[in-house]
Parts: sequence; structure tokens; C-alpha cells
Amino acid sequence: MINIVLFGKPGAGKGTQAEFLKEKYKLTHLSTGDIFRFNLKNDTDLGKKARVFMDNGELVPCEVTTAMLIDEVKKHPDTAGFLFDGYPRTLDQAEALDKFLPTIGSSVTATIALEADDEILVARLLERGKTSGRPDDQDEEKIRVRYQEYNEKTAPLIGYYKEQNKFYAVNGIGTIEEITERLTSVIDNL
Ligand SMILES: Nc1ncnc2c1ncn2[C@@H]1O[C@H](COP(=O)(O)OP(=O)(O)O)[C@@H](O)[C@H]1O
Repeated sequence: MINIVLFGKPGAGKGTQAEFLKEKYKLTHLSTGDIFRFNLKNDTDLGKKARVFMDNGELVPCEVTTAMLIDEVKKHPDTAGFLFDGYPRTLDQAEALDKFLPTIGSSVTATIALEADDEILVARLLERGKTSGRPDDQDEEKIRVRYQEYNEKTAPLIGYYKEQNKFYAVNGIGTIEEITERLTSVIDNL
């Protein structure tokens, strides 16, 4: 089983690249953002728990997110592997994943970060907000909160995975195809 964590700031292109990678490597794509948005739209109990955090650009509490993720992983016992997109986003979550995966005989294979400058990313998000309908992409203040959350809570994961020799960085600026190429060359050499 191969488990890839796609890592990057909001707007870095994780979702776009995940679409290609999941096809190429036959991976199950788990995007916590997408799962939350689905639950919000359908007004489920999970959606109700996540809404205020998401609307403000804050992270949803770890217990809620991790329970949800584990449920999703368990739905795919026969998969060739997972492409985690948007999880883990805190040290607690990374530790939770490192505890859980061995219970299904697995582990994180690699974490690959898509890197880009903040100004480019904020511009991308505002552009996406015009068509995506995502409220968290339409308001610079919320975008700012998401970057603050990233810097405080998610950036420390870089050191966490580097210590395990599982961290790879890829330049996230270029055409979609160029970036896919960079990602696949990392994965093919794992
Ligand atoms: N692993 C997570 N932990 C906590 N909250 C999360 C997680 N993944 C997604 N969320 C919530 O969903 C929102 C949108 O997620 P996502 O679409 O991945 O965002 P972005 O485009 O900012 O990377 C986040 O701002 C957060 O509120």
C-alpha cells in the first residue's frame, strides 16, 4: 500500500493535482475539505459541527476531523493506497495518522509539499472564489486566517516528516502538467 500526503498552503493546487495522481496510481483520494463541504451542503451532524470553523477559515477541531478521516479510510479496505489531501494539518493529526495506519498494516509513504509564494496563492484563491462559491475564498480576511492557521499549526509538520525522512518539496509554480510531472517523478522514485 502506498500512502501519499499532499501538503501545501491553501491554494497550492493540492486538489487539482490529486485528480491526476489518483488516476495514475489508482489511489483513493481523501480530501478533508471536500468531505467537510459535502457534509455542510447536506447539513449532516458532522457539517453542523464543522460549519462555524470553516466559515471563519479556522481548522475544525482535531477529534472531529480525525474521527471523520478514520471512518473514510475504513470504507476502502481493498484500495492500493490513499492520497491524503488536507490531512494531517496539525501535529496532533499527524500523530493520530501514524497511530492509526499501523492498525490497518500500513504507514505514510511520503509527504509531498507543493510550494508557492503567498501573494500568488492569495490571488489564486480570490480568483477561485469568484466561481467556486466557497465563502472562505471570497473574503481576504478569512484567507488571512487560513494562512495564520497554516503557519502556526500546519507548517510544523514539515519538521515532523523531515525527521522521518518522508518529506519532499515540489515547486508549485508552472503549468498543471509541469507540476504533475514533478510530483510523479518524486512518487516514481520512492
Ligand atoms: N485536517 C483538517 N483539520 C481541521 N480542519 C480541516 C482539515 N481539513 C479541512 N479542514 C477545514 O476545511 C476548510 C477547507 O479545507 P480545504 O478545502 O482543504 O482548504 P484550503 O483550500 O484552505 O487548503 C479548512 O479551512 C478547515 O476549516
